[in-house]
Amino acid sequence: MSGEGIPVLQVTDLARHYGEEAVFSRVSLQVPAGQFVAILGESGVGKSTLLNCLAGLDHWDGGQVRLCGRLLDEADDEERALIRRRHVGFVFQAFHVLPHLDVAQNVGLPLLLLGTPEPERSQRVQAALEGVGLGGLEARLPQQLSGGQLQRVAIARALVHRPALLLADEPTGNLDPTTAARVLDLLIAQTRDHGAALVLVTHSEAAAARADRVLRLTSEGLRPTEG
Ligand SMILES: Nc1ncnc2c1ncn2[C@@H]1O[C@H](COP(=O)(O)OP(=O)(O)OP(=O)(O)O)[C@@H](O)[C@H]1O
Repeated sequence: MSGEGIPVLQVTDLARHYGEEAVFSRVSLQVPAGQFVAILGESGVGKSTLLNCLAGLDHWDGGQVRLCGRLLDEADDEERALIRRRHVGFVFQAFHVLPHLDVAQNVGLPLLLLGTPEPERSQRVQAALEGVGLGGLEARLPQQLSGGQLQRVAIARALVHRPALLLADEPTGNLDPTTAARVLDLLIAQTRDHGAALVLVTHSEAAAARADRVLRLTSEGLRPTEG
């Protein structure tokens, strides 16, 4: 992934408090198209909260978030949802695959929400599933899949609508080490193939070492790591 191109994400002086207490403040970040940024940080420092803010899923009380040129601060909830649907994919630690939908329906959800017509929708779902090595499992229900397969469904779903930005919150945290390494490889390769920027929150130094840029979140903001 390169660092070239227009920023897909511009965060300026972001701050988030619970009551009087700051979770984080002075968080600034600029991510160009296609760049892979890893964010490390102590447990409880606010990494998940930050990622949710970047997606417009959580709110903040200072600073700005600009996604693909659109200032989220000026958008109401409905506009934020539209911007998110179009430009962002999200992979969570706990998979968040919908249990009553089969694999193809789960992966097709972002396209359904964007109004992508058939047969394009099915074709793109098929391509996304083949990209993550799950061709042939379209009709399976989530309960019939392993943890690694569930996360591959989530990766396919996060990229099927070709978002400019993929946000991943400890995506291999619920997997055994071997499966985690495979899923991380796949996540990075698929993100690169789609030309998306990737912001990965992780506790894994090994995962972070794969990134173009590694930052550490502290209560003082985001800083480049040493070395
Ligand atoms: N509703 C709430 N009220 C008060 N504090 C909260 C609330 N929700 C979260 N917090 C606090 O916000 C902080 C940030 O939580 P967050 O889950 O973003 O951290 P994290 O860095 O992702 O942690 P981990 O690495 O353990 O997943 C934590 O200290 C948490 O206790």
